Amino acid sequence: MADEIVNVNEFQVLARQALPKMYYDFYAGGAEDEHTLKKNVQEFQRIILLPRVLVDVSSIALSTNILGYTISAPIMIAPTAMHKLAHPEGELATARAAAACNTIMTLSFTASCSVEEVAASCDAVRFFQLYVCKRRDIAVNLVQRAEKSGYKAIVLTADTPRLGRREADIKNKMILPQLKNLEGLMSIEVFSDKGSNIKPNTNEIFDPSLCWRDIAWLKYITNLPILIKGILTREDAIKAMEVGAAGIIVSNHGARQLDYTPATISVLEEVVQAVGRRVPVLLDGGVRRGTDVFKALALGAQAVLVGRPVIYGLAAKGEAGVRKVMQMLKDELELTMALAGCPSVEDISRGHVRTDRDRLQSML
Ligand SMILES: Cc1cc2nc3c(=O)[nH]c(=O)nc-3n(C[C@H](O)[C@H](O)[C@H](O)COP(=O)(O)O)c2cc1C
Ligand SMILES: CCCCCCC(=O)C(=O)O
Repeated sequence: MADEIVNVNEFQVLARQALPKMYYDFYAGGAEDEHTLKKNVQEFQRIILLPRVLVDVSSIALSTNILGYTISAPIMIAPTAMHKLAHPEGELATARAAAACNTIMTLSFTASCSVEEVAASCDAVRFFQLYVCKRRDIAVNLVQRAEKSGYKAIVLTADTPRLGRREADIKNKMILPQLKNLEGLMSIEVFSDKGSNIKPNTNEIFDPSLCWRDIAWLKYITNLPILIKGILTREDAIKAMEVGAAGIIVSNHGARQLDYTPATISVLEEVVQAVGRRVPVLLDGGVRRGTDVFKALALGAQAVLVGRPVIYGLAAKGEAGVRKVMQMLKDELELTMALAGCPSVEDISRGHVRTDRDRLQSML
């Protein structure tokens, strides 16, 4: 590949070259047939842009506000596990890049650096992603530590009562190391000869009984706003608001949980309509281009989060790679806005995109 990296997808190629196959497959893979994994990207490509001309775009304002925090562009970092498998500096490098880009990083429960280490490494606005374990004291411990370390929100992942079936990890006998955030609280089994340890540990540790009424408990143990991640339907969006979620993340976990769920961009509008601007709706899954960010905003998302692109940047070039990934998406969004006639993110409207549903409706 030529020296100049010109888009986010090229980082995936570099990451594949840089990483042992087992780790690359862990990061890149999805569940079962990987149908949803492909759809997450393809459904963005089916949406057409409808630019407006003769708009003054001599200056473009990308910045936006999420739960009261101003960020430089509506592109945030999704929680993803184990960054030290991608780069020795792990989440510390990712967090520094988030700070340099003035965006929000969501630290994963299954990070390879602790909430405290990441908090000490940079002044980025940070959210903490929580899996609720059968041992509820672990959530109490982690949420309190996140609050004390200055994290600004809890992102509750709701789509993982069990682990999705990721066949590459099974074949590769992928082993996850100990979870840094659980040091002194609980250790995971690191089997070496019984196949991958991811599924047995997840199913042993995570609480499959977690349900809507537990949000009241979570709100009782923290003063931080709670965003619910993993919403794909209007019904669940309404329930999330009823239980007092401060925000919703439309997500299918990067297609790693239930295969044949819809591409996130294809259900975004349904969720946005159900929410009706009462709380912010964010989206992740398949965002690889500034045009994708634009499309998500046009369909009502307040911002997007990116998962794999960040890991690929980290694996290829450490902190600088993550910065470059975020900068490329930002630059592409800026150009898209200029060419579409949108001087600010508030100017991006439903009228700037045409979806399959619009095409069908126009034929009726
Ligand atoms: C390697 C990997 C690890 C992930 N780990 C977590 C996690 O620990 N917690 C979580 O809520 N989501 C996790 N996710 C899902 C992401 O937060 C996000 O929903 C997804 O990556 C978005 O799709 P994208 O990778 O196409 O951007 C993970 C995704 C990947 C690819
Ligand atoms: C007990 C370890 C579970 C790791 C799951 C991380 C994750 O959400 C993902 O890989 O996706």
